[in-house]
Amino acid sequence: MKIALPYVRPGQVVGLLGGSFDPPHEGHVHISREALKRFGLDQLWWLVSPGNPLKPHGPAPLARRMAACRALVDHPRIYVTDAEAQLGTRYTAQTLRALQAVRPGVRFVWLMGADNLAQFDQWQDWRDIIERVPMGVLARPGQRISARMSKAARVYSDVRLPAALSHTLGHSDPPAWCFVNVPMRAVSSTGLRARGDWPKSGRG
Ligand SMILES: Nc1ncnc2c1ncn2[C@@H]1O[C@H](COP(=O)(O)OP(=O)(O)OP(=O)(O)O)[C@@H](O)[C@H]1O
Ligand SMILES: O=C(O)c1ccc[n+]([C@@H]2O[C@H](COP(=O)([O-])O)[C@@H](O)[C@H]2O)c1
Repeated sequence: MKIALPYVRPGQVVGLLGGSFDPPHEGHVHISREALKRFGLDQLWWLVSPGNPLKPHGPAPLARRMAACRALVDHPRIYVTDAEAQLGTRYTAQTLRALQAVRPGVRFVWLMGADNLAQFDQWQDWRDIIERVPMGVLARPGQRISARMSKAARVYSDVRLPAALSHTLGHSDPPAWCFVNVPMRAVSSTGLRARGDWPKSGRG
């Protein structure tokens, strides 16, 4: 399959930050910069989702969210991609399988905020995800305890990498995951939508 992705060499470590980005905000930029530093990533890709399978309402049109992401990101190693729309995948497990097939040898790392770890066991094939790629989890206000107590954290407690070794995550064999306590930003897309900073007109 021929799809347009950022250029990356086999052996390089690419962090994947999947999200609705409806709209993108400073919190996304902040955790991306932290993830690059803390997890020793070569690149970080924002995977702008066609739509979170667990959310009942569709987000704004993909083209609009992609444009907003591109306008916000200004970093030489952070790329914005609509890979899931190109691959025809929506569930993360499918996306990871497809990316590994089209970019063999690239070391992908799945990234997420602590709120997503808390409900990670509801994702499709969640065990396949954690067995397939290392996972980096970043602190989010109000979510640290629920993430640490989550089913995924408990079931995979023995393969949790200490934060002091976070920079080795990308070269760790899965299953492996690491929680880092980065400085936190309370911003969310929900908050921005509620403030009217991302008008509903044009939502899909
Ligand atoms: N302020 C933040 N701190 C830590 N992680 C964050 C923050 N904002 C977003 N994330 C993480 O970034 C990823 C993409 O987030 P998403 O696009 O859903 O934004 P959001 O602000 O969580 O949106 P919403 O409020 O609509 O749920 C998720 O893994 C989420 O946990
Ligand atoms: O695969 C799943 O079952 C699944 C369930 C919920 C969320 N996700 C992914 O998690 C990422 C964050 O989603 P969101 O909407 O919270 O930004 C995004 O890439 C979604 O596709 C994936």
